[in-house]
Amino acid sequence: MLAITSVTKRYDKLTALDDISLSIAPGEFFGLLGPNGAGKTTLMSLIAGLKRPDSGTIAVSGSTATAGAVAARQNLGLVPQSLALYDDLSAEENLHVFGQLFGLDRATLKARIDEGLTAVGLADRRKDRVKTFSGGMKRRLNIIAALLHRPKLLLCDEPTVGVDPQSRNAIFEFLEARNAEGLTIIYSTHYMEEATRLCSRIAIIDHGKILADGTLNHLLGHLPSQEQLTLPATSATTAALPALAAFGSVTTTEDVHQLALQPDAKLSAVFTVIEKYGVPTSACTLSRPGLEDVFLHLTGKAFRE
Ligand SMILES: Nc1ncnc2c1ncn2[C@@H]1O[C@H](COP(=O)(O)OP(=O)(O)OP(=O)(O)O)[C@@H](O)[C@H]1O
Repeated sequence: MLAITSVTKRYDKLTALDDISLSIAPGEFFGLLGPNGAGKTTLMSLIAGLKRPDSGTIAVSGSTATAGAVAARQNLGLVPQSLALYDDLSAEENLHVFGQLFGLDRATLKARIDEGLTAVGLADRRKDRVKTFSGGMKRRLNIIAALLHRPKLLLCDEPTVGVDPQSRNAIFEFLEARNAEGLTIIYSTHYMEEATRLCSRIAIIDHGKILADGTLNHLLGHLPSQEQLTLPATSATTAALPALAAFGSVTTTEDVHQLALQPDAKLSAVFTVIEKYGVPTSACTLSRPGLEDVFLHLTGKAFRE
């Protein structure tokens, strides 16, 4: 469906994408997870053919996605990070404009507009001007606009930024349903919980490089331990670190120590050490690791949203 091979993109001296290679199969719900400035929007723009790589190639369904490659663009829909809607037109009128750009005939377009507005819960607002919509409603409209020509691949660039929880859920359910019908989705986000919920495969991107790529379980497999204890970085917990290191490996960031427990570590023994150093147990949290921990493990720094 999509093959990205050794792609590099620079803005003057800044390397926004550094030798990226990825391959995405039909039907995947692929997450591109990275902090602000990681290079997600740049990669989406290259896939959509809105920008050209400095080197490397991108092929969508076998067609090279350089600017103007019509075959590649017909196969994909883009939900850009900055909303692309006409505020003074109604929801329906906006969809007419986008549908006509793709050359859809009137009857097909009308049927798809009706279907789309119903699917995202906007049928009763179809005649209202978009300027009266919330950020989340605009985003839902943008998503159906990107699907009017029935692409096989949908690119969603951080579609829940600035979106209320109700719209966020509507967006998740809508995208999950389309993916279940066979639509391939590439979804960029800096929200770990979104990638965890939605994506069948996730690539972690930072400073223009893919650090890891796989299913959630595969990514968690990068971690040395399944359970972890987080302690605030105080003088008491810092003093306890040498003793705690017997139970696993410790990573320290500015404000916390994280102890990745060895599989055979006995919690009662760990807490005995903690109490001995006068650390209140209520200050400690025991958790199963998530993508946050994978990011910390791969980069040595916390993932700041
Ligand atoms: N047109 C541009 N000119 C110069 N630098 C740019 C341009 N667009 C992006 N950058 C820089 O390239 C890097 C990657 O930006 P990009 O927007 O692709 O990241 P992102 O992961 O989408 O981040 P965000 O979540 O903040 O949108 C950043 O350092 C950004 O400042």
